[in-house]
Amino acid sequence: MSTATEANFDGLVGPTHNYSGLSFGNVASLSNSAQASNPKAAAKQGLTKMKALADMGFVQGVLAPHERPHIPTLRRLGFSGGDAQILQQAAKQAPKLLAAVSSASCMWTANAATVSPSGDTNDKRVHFTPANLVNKFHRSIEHETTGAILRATFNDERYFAHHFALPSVDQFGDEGAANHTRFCDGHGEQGVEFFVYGMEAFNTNTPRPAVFPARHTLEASQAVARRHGLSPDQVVYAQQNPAVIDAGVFHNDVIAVGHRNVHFYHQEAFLDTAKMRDDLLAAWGDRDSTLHFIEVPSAEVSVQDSIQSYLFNSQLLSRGDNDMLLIVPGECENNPAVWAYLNRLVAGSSPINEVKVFDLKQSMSNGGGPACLRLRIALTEAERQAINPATLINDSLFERLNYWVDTHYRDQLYEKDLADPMLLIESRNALDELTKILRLGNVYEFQR
Ligand SMILES: NCCC[C@H](NC(=O)CCC(=O)O)C(=O)O
Repeated sequence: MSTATEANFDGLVGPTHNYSGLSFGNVASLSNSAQASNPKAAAKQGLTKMKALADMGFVQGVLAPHERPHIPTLRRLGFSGGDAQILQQAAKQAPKLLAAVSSASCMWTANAATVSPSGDTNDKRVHFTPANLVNKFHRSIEHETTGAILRATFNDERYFAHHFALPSVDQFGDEGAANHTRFCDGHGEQGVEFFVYGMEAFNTNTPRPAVFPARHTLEASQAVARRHGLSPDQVVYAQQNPAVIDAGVFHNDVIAVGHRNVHFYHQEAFLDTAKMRDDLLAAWGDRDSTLHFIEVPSAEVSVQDSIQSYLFNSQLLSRGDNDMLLIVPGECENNPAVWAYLNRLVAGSSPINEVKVFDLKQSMSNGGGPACLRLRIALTEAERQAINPATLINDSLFERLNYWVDTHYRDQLYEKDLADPMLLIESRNALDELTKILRLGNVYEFQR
């Protein structure tokens, strides 16, 4: 029980990483549209973060990218002929569609799924529900392959239960773990699962954002909690403040992060902050440790600075009881208000004692920070032993993957390059080799 850990599974950035401005409501995605991207640098920035966590002793895994451009989706939408012909027709008739089926967005594995650890579920297995990501077309095509990769990574039915995504309609809009946090004493013990939603779908008399979409509904979270077999008194729901969604907080993990007994969030993150705290404290009850609320006041860090710096899209990691480390993106260091706040935070009496900065600029330019890039999975020792070991980062896998990136990736990509049939061939060759490195089997359509 006490040897349970929290593993982080990061998405490996795929060879088609580019800036297409696909995410209405995500400020970085819209403002960097049409810039050149660097897929090679993007993949290496991600690998460097993974390696650093593995070196610090954390369990660090990797989730493979998806096949892009996704030819099966283009065929479904009426394009026909050989692959090169399909790419050419799509580029001419529907360039935004081609960009959408070429996005490397599966790198943000915080959106891959919602995971409930065995300490919380009634059958004592770890449950996974891939997120349907229905609000954005380019992301709505991820969940099938995500499910296949999760099954190939956590491939022992005695320990792991895999569900299909929720129905792909707005009413069940599900963005996965970006809107889900688990509070607990020890990772193997019963925890409190905290689901944050943007709106209620079926009760239209409730508050909702006016400018940008609420991607995630209460009804989706309730369905996930039911399927995972969670105890209702250990589940808390909270609504995001619609005003911050309208300011660009498209996922709650842009304005709050939780880990073990710490909830670190912005004053304006929730519609009803007092209720959020009361509900969490009620579910927390009488545990060994205290549940800490670290509320960042608007007077110290504005919502705008939070969005620009991604202060809350950080990774909170435990080094021991009441001793945590915060992994933040370089943008935090460059924002004076945020950097001053972080310096006060680590000098103060909260469990957060150190800040480490990582350069994740390639992903940040599409609105993805350190926390977006990882999916957390709390595991008992027996469950950890049951994971596909070829997906866990160590010195040799790190070197192998860096070499693999050097071999297959370009260092510059514009939207117009997505129509290049060579890019498709390069990507498929890369992914085919990757499934062998990570021992995933044939998870892609082009392999079947
Ligand atoms: N958790 C972070 C997710 C970021 C992601 N961005 C994107 O898909 C941008 C892709 C582009 O614009 O090329 C999104 O908005 O879902």
